[in-house]
Amino acid sequence: MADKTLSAEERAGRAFPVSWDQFHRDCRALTWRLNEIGPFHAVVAITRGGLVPAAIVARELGVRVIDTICIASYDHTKQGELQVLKGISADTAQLGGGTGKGLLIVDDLVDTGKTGRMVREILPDAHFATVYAKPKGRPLVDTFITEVSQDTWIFFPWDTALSFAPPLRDGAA
Ligand SMILES: O=P(O)(O)OC[C@H]1O[C@H](OP(=O)(O)OP(=O)(O)O)[C@H](O)[C@@H]1O
Ligand code: HPA
Ligand SMILES: [Mg+2]
Repeated sequence: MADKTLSAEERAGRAFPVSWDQFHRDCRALTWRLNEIGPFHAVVAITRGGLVPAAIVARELGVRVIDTICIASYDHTKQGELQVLKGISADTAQLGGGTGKGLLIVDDLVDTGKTGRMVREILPDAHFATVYAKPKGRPLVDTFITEVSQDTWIFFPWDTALSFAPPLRDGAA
């Protein structure tokens, strides 16, 4: 019987730690793809995870209008009800003609796709890009760089710190 007290991360047992260098490289790779699709009037970051890739992508694409959609759902590794804390501004909405056409939505990843689905409902004609995608969320994304399995937890550099790792073999320290 499944132990419901275990977090998604503990159940998964698979960790995919991403360094700042790796994340920067992956964001640049994402931009190479997006550059073929744009130009975009504005970048919309899904906070908070989308803020870092949005800054890198906007810098590479030369886009200076950056807005946010503030959505919260995960309390560490447990997903709760989605809450839109803030929508895009009236100026950005106007740039996207009300449906998001010509806007680029950026997030760090799609997992179950719940967040992406909600954003797509708000801006159906926007282009949705993420750096990483898990299989359940993948159909919601227009452009992404790396697919990771559903049972993997991605650890982003802003959520982690360097620490001692004990040797694999007992007593080898
Ligand atoms: O596809 P889903 O299952 O909806 O999960 C993906 C979303 O979850 C994380 O955000 P979170 O809600 O944890 O907030 P944060 O970006 O502020 O960390 C991540 O940054 C995505 O936005
Ligand atoms: O794998 C993940 N890593 C970090 N945050 C997340 N939010 C949903 N899935 C993930
Ligand atoms: Mg997020």
